[in-house]
Amino acid sequence: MIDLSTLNDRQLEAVKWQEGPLLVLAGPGSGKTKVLTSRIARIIEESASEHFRIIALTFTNKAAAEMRQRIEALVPGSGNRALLTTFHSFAGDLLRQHGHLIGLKPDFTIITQEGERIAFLDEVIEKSQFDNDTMHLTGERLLPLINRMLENDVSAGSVSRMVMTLPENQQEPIQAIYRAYRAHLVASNSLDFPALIAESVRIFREKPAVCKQIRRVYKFVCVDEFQDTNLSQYHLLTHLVDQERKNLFVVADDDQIIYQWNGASPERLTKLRTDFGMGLIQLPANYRCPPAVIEIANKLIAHNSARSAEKQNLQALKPVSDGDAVRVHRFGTFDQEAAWVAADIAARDEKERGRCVVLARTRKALESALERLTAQGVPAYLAMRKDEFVSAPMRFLHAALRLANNPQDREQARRLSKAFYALEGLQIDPANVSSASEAFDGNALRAFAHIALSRGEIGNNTAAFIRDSIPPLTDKLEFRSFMQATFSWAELLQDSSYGTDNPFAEYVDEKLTWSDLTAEIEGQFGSENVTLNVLLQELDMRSKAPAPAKGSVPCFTIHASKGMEFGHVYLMAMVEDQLPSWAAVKKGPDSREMQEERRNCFVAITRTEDSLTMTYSQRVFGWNKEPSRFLREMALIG
Ligand SMILES: Nc1ncnc2c1ncn2[C@@H]1O[C@H](COP(=O)(O)OP(=O)(O)OP(=O)(O)O)[C@@H](O)[C@H]1O
Repeated sequence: MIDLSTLNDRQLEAVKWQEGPLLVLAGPGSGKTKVLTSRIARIIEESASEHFRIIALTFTNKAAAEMRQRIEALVPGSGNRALLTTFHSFAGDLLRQHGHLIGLKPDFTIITQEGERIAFLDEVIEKSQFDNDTMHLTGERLLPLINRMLENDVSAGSVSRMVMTLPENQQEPIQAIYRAYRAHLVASNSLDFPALIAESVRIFREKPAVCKQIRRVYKFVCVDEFQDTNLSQYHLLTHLVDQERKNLFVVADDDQIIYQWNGASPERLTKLRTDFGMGLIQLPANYRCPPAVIEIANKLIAHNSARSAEKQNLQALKPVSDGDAVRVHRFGTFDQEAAWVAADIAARDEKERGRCVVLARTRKALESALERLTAQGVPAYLAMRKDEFVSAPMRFLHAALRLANNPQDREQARRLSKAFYALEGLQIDPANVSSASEAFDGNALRAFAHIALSRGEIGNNTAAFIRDSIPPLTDKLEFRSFMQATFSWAELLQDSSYGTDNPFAEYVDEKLTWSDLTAEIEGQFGSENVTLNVLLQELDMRSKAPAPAKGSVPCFTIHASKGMEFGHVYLMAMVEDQLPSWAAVKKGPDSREMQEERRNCFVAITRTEDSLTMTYSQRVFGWNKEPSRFLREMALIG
């Protein structure tokens, strides 16, 4: 039996919720994720003889992996009863199975890089039939609008409100570009992140049998961090839920919406409640933060008008601790501020240093903090997404697998040749690979292997690797043994000495990241279900950034810190034009943008477990700045 004795009464009520729609509306640190995972574990345990499944959707792979771990710890071996996944991963899976209904093949590729998406859109614009000489429409200019249309579930056939606000002569061309962009993606068997969701919704909408089948499998639907959903994700969700049973369990906090720019909106929660007639449980008790932090968090967020009317204040459960739980420091310049923060962190003992985080609204502020921390000898890192591997062995491996999966992909043939040159010093022209592939049933990887071997200029180890490892990959898609063979080959090559252009730079970290990511993907799908398609598409959805060194101090934007907790929070650059942002200040004190900035501040300060330090300066990046209005709203300055 799972132990529910540590839950408070409200949490218990939510965990015991059986059928019908429920919204758990609660603030940070109130145990929302704990409630969600405990409820899923309880249902699985109590229905051991049944076969229905539960689906829980969230936004990041990290959050999905954490849910999986928590449920596995509560009900070991229950993996096949619950699908704990992200919206994007779920959409990927759906499209692999049913994409053929709209013309997609299961081995579609995912375009992850902004530059590639812009180039793709430029191609669409160029092929369009209208006169662009006067409008000067470019991929770069249009991509944000195309994103918004995809996020707002604008169907290709309808005319969007978003286009109606544009100059009249641009409305039809842009609508046509949107239609062509979606069609061109599908025709070239590729998708980008927003299109993954948009095309899934399209399948649900146009193919009710698919919708029915999915609803039959998943009797219970759950969502974590619902407040982040955009309209397309919301429509995906509504299609998943059986409209009679309405078994939808949602946890959310409208005070933590910080993705408005990505299509999230305070109104969506209101719509959810009316669309589904949700029951409501609030969890005001906060287990994470010191009472002094809860006091200022309540003061701050009370200035926002776009909140659920009945939202209860946070209540601190932690006892008042010794020492200052909240500190505010003012400096002359931002350089001095960064130096002080670095020195304050450096002065802590090693254990406490490992519990610190530096937060700021912008990367620029974090870069200064990182520089200072490094100068003080404190190991620190900036969190950033890495879309592709950069070391030559990993680039070779990734391109070879992609090419095996999609044997006529010229871009992968180009990448493979480039990585091979960096490793072996042999130049193979990708154009030759393409033309030679005709003799190999159009398979560019076989052609590549043939050219490399026939040139006779490669080392024995490389020749053996190509001869023994590429045929099983091209002929039988044996990608697991190919991965191991590539690592062994790379290790043999690594004995040579390199100059400044070391093709192995970052290899050790990247190999580790590769293993971690493949293990995570196998954990999510079950290793027997991980085909080459699944592996490649799931890799595309994940960051390839290395795991940080143990004990090093994270320097995070507020967005990157969401859902996390830290012993000591340092929130820097608390000045106007930073937090709140310049754009929000320009929009005015009651604007949606200003309310979002206030929520950013709210999210930042409520990451705190023990102490919160906020800093600001008179001069930031060469400009005189006023202290953040939020400091005043929290009654921390006069
Ligand atoms: N009943 C409880 N007893 C003791 N600790 C609890 C209880 N419920 C939650 N906690 C603790 O409170 C902290 C926050 O819980 P959790 O991560 O589930 O919060 P959350 O509401 O999802 O937070 P956020 O909105 O900030 O992501 C965790 O450290 C968790 O262990």
